[in-house]
Amino acid sequence: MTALNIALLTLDELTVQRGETPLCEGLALNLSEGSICHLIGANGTGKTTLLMQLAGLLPVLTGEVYYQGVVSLPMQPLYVSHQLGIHPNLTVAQNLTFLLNLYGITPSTADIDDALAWVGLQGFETISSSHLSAGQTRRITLARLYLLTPEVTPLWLLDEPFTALDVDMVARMEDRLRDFANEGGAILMTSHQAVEVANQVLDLSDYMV
Ligand SMILES: Nc1ncnc2c1ncn2[C@@H]1O[C@H](COP(=O)(O)OP(=O)(O)OP(=O)(O)O)[C@@H](O)[C@H]1O
Repeated sequence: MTALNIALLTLDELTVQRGETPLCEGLALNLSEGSICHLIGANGTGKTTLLMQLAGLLPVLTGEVYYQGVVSLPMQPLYVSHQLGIHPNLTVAQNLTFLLNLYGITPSTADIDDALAWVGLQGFETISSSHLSAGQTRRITLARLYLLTPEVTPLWLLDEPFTALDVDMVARMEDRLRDFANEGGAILMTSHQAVEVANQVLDLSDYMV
């Protein structure tokens, strides 16, 4: 077996559930190192709910989640919510530093500069985050992807990461996702637009109650 065949995340008979209401049942998924899985389904099917369950923000009441072969919840994946979690009173650099601190990383000034340059926010370091556009704000949350490696966060759960991004930034993001997967990471992501780099699809419509 090559390193690229190790199952990083396995879902077995999982129920996607918010509160008392099951949304999808019998969910099965294997994500190996190198997987980029596009999570699809109509509005309200339960995509965000599933990601929140895997991130430990909502409970898994039925079914199993295996992380690297071991029953494991909560895991500590990288979870990029579509609710941005950016503090308006902090500067751009302070927000990015905070988001990286959550994963045990203390970035240097050069790291912050490089990550912000990657998302086109060079020169914005000391600007208040409340002064940014929707797309610029989203770029702060995505800048951390530049500095996170599979050694730190092997699994990325990304909820609509391309929302509010222009075409150039989507292309840059797709390059980064491909590089992360090639380095041995795995990604489960939602997007209402096509994901060129995906090599797997999970359609929640197939499991709706
Ligand atoms: N905060 C909430 N409290 C209670 N129920 C919620 C909440 N947010 C969503 N729901 C319900 O959970 C169901 C699944 O919502 P979820 O956000 O997971 O769907 P989704 O597939 O991500 O949708 P979309 O494509 O619109 O983002 C919806 O039918 C919705 O009514």
